[in-house]
Amino acid sequence: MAVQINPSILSADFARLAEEAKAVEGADWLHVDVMDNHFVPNLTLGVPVVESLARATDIPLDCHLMIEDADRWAPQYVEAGAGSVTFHAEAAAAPIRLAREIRAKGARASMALKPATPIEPYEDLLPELDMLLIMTVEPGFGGQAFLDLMLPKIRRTRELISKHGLELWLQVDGGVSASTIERCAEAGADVFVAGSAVYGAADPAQAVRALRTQAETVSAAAAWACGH
Ligand SMILES: O=C(CO)[C@H](O)[C@H](O)COP(=O)(O)O
Ligand SMILES: [Fe+2]
Repeated sequence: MAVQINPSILSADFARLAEEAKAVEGADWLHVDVMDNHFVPNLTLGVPVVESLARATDIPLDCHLMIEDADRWAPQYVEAGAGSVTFHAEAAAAPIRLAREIRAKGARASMALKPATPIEPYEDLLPELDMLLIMTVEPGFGGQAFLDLMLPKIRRTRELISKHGLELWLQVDGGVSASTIERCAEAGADVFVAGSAVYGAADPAQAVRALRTQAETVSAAAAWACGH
């Protein structure tokens, strides 16, 4: 289980996005939070900005769509250049059809769950996905406190992934920092989004390296404990 660190540009300077992407060299993906002021009470950016950002950086884009009518919009983010597109389970009318469409267009398909949405109803859908995102804050804003009560859901999701022998990545997003990343890794997450913990640091690239070291140490210890 390789650890991946995805800085969220929600905490970056939106007038200098190309430079902000350069500031996190070494990151696995750039996490792009798309908000429509309907699914969440905040408004960020859309397809044209993703198109420009995809041209401006070599880091692949991990687009987290916090928007209504995901079925209509998500494929357009693949066309805009996103390498991974995450729609919310709560916002998709036909999640299986949508995941297949995202994959068919050439991106990784991912589905997100808000804190109060359980994983269990989606167990049979997991093989259709490349990544599952468990929100560890209520979506909408950066800089919120990590919800510890999401740790059992992360654990249960990791068990389901193992039970079905899937390659699915398990992402956590919201309040991930030096003081919470180890708990997430220990629970079974392998992809970590961090906004304020990276862009609020004096040296964002160093913050990415430090978070990676912390998560790798925990996941190596967990693998050793499991005997593989
Ligand atoms: O999806 C999000 C909010 O809805 C952001 O990706 C997330 O909040 C990152 O910011 P931080 O690490 O500061 O919590
Ligand atoms: Fe996000």
